[in-house]
Amino acid sequence: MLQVYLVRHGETQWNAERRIQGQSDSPLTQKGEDQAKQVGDRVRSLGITHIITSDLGRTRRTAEIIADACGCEVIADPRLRELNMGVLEQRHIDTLTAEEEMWRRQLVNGTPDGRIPEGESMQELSDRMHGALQSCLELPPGSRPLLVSHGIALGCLVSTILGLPAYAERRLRLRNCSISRIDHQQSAWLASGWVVETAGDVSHLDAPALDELQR
Ligand SMILES: O=C(O)[C@@H](CO)OP(=O)(O)O
Repeated sequence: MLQVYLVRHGETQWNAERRIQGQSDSPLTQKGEDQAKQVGDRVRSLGITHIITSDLGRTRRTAEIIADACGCEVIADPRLRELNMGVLEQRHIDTLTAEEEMWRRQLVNGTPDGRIPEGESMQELSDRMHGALQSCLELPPGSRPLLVSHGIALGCLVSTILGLPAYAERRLRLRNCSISRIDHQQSAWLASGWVVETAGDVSHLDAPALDELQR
């Protein structure tokens, strides 16, 4: 059985300011750096063999801090990036116009091929996230990878493994530096293939960032 750990990056400046990041970037806050260290403390004894991260700055920084604790190299995979949110990136979520909010809602409501102008559809996000996950099956036997990615991207991955539509990610709270685990297995009892062991665990964080008002 292959166990894959999934970690959302630490809190960033724009997360705290409620600004849309997507494939734009902002640095980790001090709290975000502390959260990443707490992930490192939690996973250092789990035998992680590979840390594979989205190539955006906030995930790379989180991955480096975790890698220090685990003694692994960091491998970048752009397929683990956040959903491309096109022209709405860098905007404050509370200041969208009615038309902009409608673009955002097309994603939230699962409109087929819904996307923000110049952005990506949930299907495109799902396809590349599953591509990155399938690559883990090609690692040497006994590997235990940890993937560092983003809120919508990881929510989409977990939702679709469960057989839900990609936009069901909106019903899954994956806080900064939460840990999820998925396993690839052959089983007569559970479905064969990917199964979800746990999602959104924050028990290792002394002060989880961003409450339900923010995410
Ligand atoms: O892009 C963003 O603003 C958020 C959305 O959840 O993603 P993340 O902070 O996980 O990169």
